Amino acid sequence: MIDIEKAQVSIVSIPLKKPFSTHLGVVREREAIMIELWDREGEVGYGETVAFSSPWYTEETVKTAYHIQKDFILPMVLKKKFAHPREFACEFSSLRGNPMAKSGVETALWDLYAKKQGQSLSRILGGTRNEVRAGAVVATQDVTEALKQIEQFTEQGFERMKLKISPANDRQFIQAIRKEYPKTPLMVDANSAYTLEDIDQLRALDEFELLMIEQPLGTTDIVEHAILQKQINTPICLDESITNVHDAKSAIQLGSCQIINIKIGRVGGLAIAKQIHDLCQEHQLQAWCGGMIEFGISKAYNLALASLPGFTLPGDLSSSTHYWQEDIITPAIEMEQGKISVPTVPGLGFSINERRFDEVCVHKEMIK
Ligand SMILES: O=C(O)CCC(=O)c1ccccc1C(=O)O
Ligand SMILES: [Mg+2]
Repeated sequence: MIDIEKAQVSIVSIPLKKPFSTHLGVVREREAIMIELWDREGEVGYGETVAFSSPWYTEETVKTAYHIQKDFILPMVLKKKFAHPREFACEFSSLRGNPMAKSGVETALWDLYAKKQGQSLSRILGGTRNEVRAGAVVATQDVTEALKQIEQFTEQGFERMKLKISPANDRQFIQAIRKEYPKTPLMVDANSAYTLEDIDQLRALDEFELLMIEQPLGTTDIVEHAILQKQINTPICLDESITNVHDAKSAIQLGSCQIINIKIGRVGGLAIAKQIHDLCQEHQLQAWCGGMIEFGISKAYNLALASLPGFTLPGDLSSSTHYWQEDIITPAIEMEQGKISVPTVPGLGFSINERRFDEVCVHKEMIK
């Protein structure tokens, strides 16, 4: 039984080496909520809440997630005993929405559970890979900068490049990259920048033989993506639109996508992420693990998840030093020749580097 005695909720903040720019705005500094859960035997589990400082990607923010965790989720977690972290999703089904707030706490239960079982989180989840393939994201509004970044990422060994696009720059960007890198596995992410009225412009991208186009249409849409997929050859991958198992079932039934980007935070935790993975496998959809410009704790959960057999494509997975000089975890996550190894020690396989954590922590609170 997992019996939580106390929880520490902290906010950390680190500036990015380079601004991360999409048609929705620019991220210059990453702020996130770290969760540490201690059980009555003194074991600790780590979680990370991937909500951003402002609601540009999804509705949640650091402040809303903090409120939901402190005032609703943690008081319940402190009262309840869990035989398995799967019970979390059921327990909180009456707390609507707020998937990132839930995931930050739920994942910490998985770390604790895996440590108590003496097994790696990857093994607990049913992972079959001892290394996962990494992909880099180019998020800039400048073509020269995009080319420079792809050159760097290619040197570093990334297996797949993802380019953030919008109707204002898609052709110009993709053409420039394809000219220099005709064979590089390339995909694009539109973060809902298009509508069905742009169907001709989207069909025109077929010639570039992209691996996929991620989330071209509305953030909650399932129906129009099905209409679009019938009219373009490039496989559609859904990100924002898939917030739970039901969304994934609907998208599969309607043919809204051929690929799903699974993010633990976006779907409300590791148990649901695994269920969506299982569904993809059952229906022969490809899946990959999405990124959130996250800190090492969340990256580590991504490694464990991406070790499952249904993650057939490289994810938005990168080393600890990809977005900033020094992360908050120990050991650091390293990418070699496009691959990152999956830990085999009990639990998540990483813990907090207290010295670095103290440097970047801007707020800390113990909840008992
Ligand atoms: O973590 C990364 O490497 C970047 C992943 C990425 O593209 C992204 C980062 C923040 C918010 C949304 C998205 C996205 O996939 O749409
Ligand atoms: Mg995306």
